[in-house]
Amino acid sequence: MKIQLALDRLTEQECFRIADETCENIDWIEIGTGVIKEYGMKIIREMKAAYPDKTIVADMKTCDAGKYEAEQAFRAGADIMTVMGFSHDSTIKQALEIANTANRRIMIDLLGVQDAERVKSLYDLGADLFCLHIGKDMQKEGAIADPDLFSLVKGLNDIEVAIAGGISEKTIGELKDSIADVVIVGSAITGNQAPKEASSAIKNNLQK
Ligand SMILES: O=C(CO)[C@H](O)[C@H](O)COP(=O)(O)O
Repeated sequence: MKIQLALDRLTEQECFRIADETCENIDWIEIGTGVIKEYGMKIIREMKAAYPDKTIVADMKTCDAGKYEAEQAFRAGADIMTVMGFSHDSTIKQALEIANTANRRIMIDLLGVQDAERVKSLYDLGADLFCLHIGKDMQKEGAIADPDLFSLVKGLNDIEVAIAGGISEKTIGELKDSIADVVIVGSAITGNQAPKEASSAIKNNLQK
């Protein structure tokens, strides 16, 4: 199971410091949506240059203009970019086409999608990497990513599944024997005074 470090609500300097401190414990580096809004494609380019061997996920959260935004992210060096699952089918299709041509990937963010039928239709469009996601604002109301979310992708073959939303050292145990291929961890690492130790504890708990 891979660990994706989510760099959200941070300055550019903090992003690089935390990536540097945690890189031995994490597999994929996500540049968060707000960070991209602040620094643009430049930070994707710089992160890929700094970590050429890591998978760089640009959390674009694209919901329209799929072709344009996929080209933007991949040109900047992203290996994966996110597109919202509730987007119009043509947005999904265009982003997938650009990704296939560029030999990169689209992660479909299922935030706000509660219907397994919609997930099946995304799969039929060619999506093969899904992110089950409890958003930040939902977390404030007490929700947290847990194994119940996996029912949304049940029965889909040859897909990869990521899960995100308030995952921490304490909660990661319940995911370690699950169908998740990628666990996305943000605040539990980036909000910790000691990100290296936090990422190491998460990695250890996954391997226990
Ligand atoms: O996409 C995101 C927010 O929209 C975050 O990357 C994701 O929720 C993980 O962060 P955290 O562990 O802090 O919830």
